[in-house]
Amino acid sequence: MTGSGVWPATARERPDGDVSVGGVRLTAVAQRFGTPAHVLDEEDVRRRCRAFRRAFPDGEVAYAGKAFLCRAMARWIAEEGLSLDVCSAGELAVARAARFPGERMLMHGNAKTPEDLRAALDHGVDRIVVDSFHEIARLAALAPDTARPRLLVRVTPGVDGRTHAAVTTGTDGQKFGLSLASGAAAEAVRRILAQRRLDLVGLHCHLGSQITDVDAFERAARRMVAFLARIRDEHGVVPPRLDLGGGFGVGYRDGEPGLDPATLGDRLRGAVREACAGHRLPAPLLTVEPGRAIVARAGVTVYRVVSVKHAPDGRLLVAVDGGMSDNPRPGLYGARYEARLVGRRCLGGDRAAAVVGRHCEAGDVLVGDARLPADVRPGDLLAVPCTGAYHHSMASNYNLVPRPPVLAVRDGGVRPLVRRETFDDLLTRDVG
Ligand SMILES: Cc1ncc(COP(=O)(O)O)c(C=O)c1O
Ligand SMILES: N[C@@H](CCCC[NH3+])C(=O)O
Repeated sequence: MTGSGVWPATARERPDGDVSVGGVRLTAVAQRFGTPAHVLDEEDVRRRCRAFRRAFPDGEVAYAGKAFLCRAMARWIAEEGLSLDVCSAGELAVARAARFPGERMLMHGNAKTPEDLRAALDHGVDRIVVDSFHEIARLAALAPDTARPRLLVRVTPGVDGRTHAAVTTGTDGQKFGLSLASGAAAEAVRRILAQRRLDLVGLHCHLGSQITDVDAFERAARRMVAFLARIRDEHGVVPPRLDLGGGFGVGYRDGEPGLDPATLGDRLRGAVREACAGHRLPAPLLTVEPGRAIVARAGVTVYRVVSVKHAPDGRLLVAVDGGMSDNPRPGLYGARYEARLVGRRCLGGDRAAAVVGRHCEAGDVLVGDARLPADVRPGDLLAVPCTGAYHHSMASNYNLVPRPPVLAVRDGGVRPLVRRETFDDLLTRDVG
C-alpha cells in the first residue's frame, strides 16, 4: 500500500488487516464516528500543495475549491502558500470564514449571479474570470468608484483534452468561456478595454477535468500566448497574467496514469517560455488551478457492509451503508474505483464482487468489478481510496440520507472538519 498511487501518502497496512491513515486506524475511525465516513490525510494534501509550488516556482498555484472546501482546508491551502479559486458566494463565504486573504483569491463561474459578483467585489477578491458579455456589462455597473475590478477573460481555446464529455471545457459548443475561433474572446477583450471602470489583467483557459495528456495543455498554452500577441498588436497592451486552469488527472486505481506535477510544470512553463520568445512577449505571470490533483488521493471513504447477495454470474453483490449520495461519480462519469476489506484478515480466497450502494436505483454501484474476500459479510468495513475530490463537495441527500462527515487525520489524531448531518438537519429545513 505504501507507495501505491491511489492511497494517501501516510496509509499503512497493519498485520491484522486494518489500515491506518495519518497514524489512525480506519476501524477506530468507524467505531468512533460511524460509517460512511470520509477520511482526509492532512499530510497528503500538504505534500501535494508543496509539489505544485515546487513545480511552478515563479508562478501561482490556485487550489480549485470546488473539489473540496471547508475552513480547515482553506487554512491548509493558505499556510502552504497557494491561492484559492472560488466559484460561488458560498465558497467565498467559507474562505472568508477561514480568513483566506482576498488578494490570493479569484472567482470563476459561467453564470455568476449578481450576488456572487457583489460578494467578490465587496470582499476584495483579487480577480474575476469573466465568462460572458453580460458579465462584463454587469461588472461595469457594479464596479465601485474607488477600485477597478481586475478581470481575466475565460477563453475557449479549441483544444480537446480527451476526457469525459461532461467535464470537457476547452472546445467550442459547451457552456464555458468565450470562443477564440469565433472571435468572441477578442470581442470580450475589446469591451473590457473600452470600459474605464474595468481592468483587464489577463487571460484564462481551462480544458476540462481528469486530463492526462500534457500535449493538450501545451497546445492550449501556445494558442493563449498567440492570443496575447494579437491583443498587443491590436491594442498596444499586454495583459500580464496567463491562467491555464486545472484539470490535471490522477489515477483512481493502481497502475492508472496520472500527471506528475514536476513534469507538468517543466513542460507547461517551457511551452509558455518558447511561445513568448517566438512572439517577442514578456513572460506572463502564470497561474494553474489544480483541484483534484491536490485533494483526490488524500481521501478514503469507509463504509460498513449491510448485506451480501450472490448474483447468478457468481459475483457477490456487497451492499454498503453509503452510495451515490456520497459518491455520484460512477453514475455521472463511469468512474472506476478500488475497494478493500479493512479490519480483519482475508481467510479464504477472493471473489469477483460489486460494491453497491443503499439508494433506490439499480445504477447505484460504487465499484462494479471489485475483488473481495469470499467470506465478506455484514458488519465488515470496506475502504474506497481516492475519494478526496468531488465526493463530499458533490454529495446529496438522495433518499434523505444525511451526508457523511469529513474527518482529518494526522500524527495519530483524528479531528472532524465537517460533522455528519443529522435527521434534525434534514427536518429543520423542511418548513412546510
Ligand atoms: C475553472 C476551473 N479551474 C479549475 C478546475 C479544477 O479542475 P480539477 O479539479 O480537475 O483540477 C475546474 C474544474 O474542472 C475549473 O472549472
Ligand atoms: N465533478 C467532476 C469534475 C468537475 C470539475 C469542475 N470544473 C468530477 O468529479 O470528475
